[in-house]
Amino acid sequence: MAEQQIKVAVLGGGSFGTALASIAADNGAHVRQWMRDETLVAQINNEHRNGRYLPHYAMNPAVEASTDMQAVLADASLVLIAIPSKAFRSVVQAAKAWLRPEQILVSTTKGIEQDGFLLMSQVLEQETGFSHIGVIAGPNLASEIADKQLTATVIASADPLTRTRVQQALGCRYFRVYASDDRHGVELGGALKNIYAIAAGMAAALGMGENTRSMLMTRALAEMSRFAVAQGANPMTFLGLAGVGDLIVTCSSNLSRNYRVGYAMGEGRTLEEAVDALGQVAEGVNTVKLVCAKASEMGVYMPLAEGLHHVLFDGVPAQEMARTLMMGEQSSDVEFILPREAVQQAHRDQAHHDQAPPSQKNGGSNA
Ligand SMILES: NC(=O)C1=CN([C@@H]2O[C@H](COP(=O)(O)OP(=O)(O)OC[C@H]3O[C@@H](n4cnc5c(N)ncnc54)[C@H](OP(=O)(O)O)[C@@H]3O)[C@@H](O)[C@H]2O)C=CC1
Ligand SMILES: O=C(CO)COP(=O)(O)O
Repeated sequence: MAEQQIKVAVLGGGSFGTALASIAADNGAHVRQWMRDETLVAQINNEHRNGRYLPHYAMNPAVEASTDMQAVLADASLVLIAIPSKAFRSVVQAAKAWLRPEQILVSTTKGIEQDGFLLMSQVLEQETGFSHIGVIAGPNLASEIADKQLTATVIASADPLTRTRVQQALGCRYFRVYASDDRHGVELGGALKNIYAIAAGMAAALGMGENTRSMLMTRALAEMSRFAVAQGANPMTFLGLAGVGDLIVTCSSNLSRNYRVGYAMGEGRTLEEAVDALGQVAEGVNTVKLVCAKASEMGVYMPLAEGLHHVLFDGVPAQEMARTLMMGEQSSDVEFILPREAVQQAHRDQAHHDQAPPSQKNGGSNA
């Protein structure tokens, strides 16, 4: 017996929503995509192209675009929401009247909501109270997916049905979907890496080398996992695609919008000029503000995020910030092995020993 065709609704007409809609259609799903721009809807339906966000991408012609949210959601069993974090809740609120508890709701958005420091799946939970909720995150540059470059992502949900359905709907010869049940960790990974992508773009524009980029990415991973663990996530998630995977791609590629904002600033543009020139969302700009505030409230040490915050919002030159960071207190490499406090304590003990009069020094191991 032929398998029933899965019905997928995508909310959002940007680059990622468009790439995901087309993947699902390539994979045999019946796909409707909602966006608010009528001209774009007409272009997608007539030319099978999203001229604003992915102009060179030949979309699967089976994707039906519409500005009618009710029609898009009516009989969908899987709803993918690809709306920037600033507008996410309002779009979910608009959709609510047509959402049903048996539907699977998946956020693809890598951002944080200011009020309450909520991730998008938490917004979905709050707004709907439904149980089939998940997130997609991973190294997924939309324009590379559009080129059908081999790509992998993670579907994270505590709900096995959500994980399985998304793997069935999106997994295909160029898009591989791995599963995780650490929804919070995966979602935090996607949001946090945007901060470091801005810093990496800046470093590249300032002519910093591969050693520097490697240091930045590795220390970023330490910082991200430290923060995520304090938030209840599993640190092992950061070894996966939504952690180190997404960090590598966005800290290395000019296709990342966050990286491009950092690069433009490294070339001397202001934050405002860099964001205006982009014309799309760079979630990291807002995320760094929210994360620094949260880290300070929770007492989590995040020198890179704080350094970037000073550069973006306090006018501190990036090179001066890099110098300050390099001269900060020496620390532990992998703090899940050697705790940072142990390194600090050893420094304090040594300083104490060095200052003691010669008669009190044992002359042995500390010499
Ligand atoms: N692009 C990528 O490579 C990837 C992106 N993501 C994440 O996906 C999320 C969405 O990004 P992406 O598709 O790239 O974003 P884009 O900036 O490409 O597009 C944003 C889309 O959201 C719509 N939108 C914005 N505000 C509203 C609103 N108030 N009401 C209705 N629609 C609105 C825009 O509509 P309009 O054109 O009318 O303004 C547009 O369709 C981001 O959080 C990003 O982090 C994740 C992985 C990869
Ligand atoms: O998250 C992304 C790739 O995984 C996209 O990054 P940008 O939002 O920086 O373009």
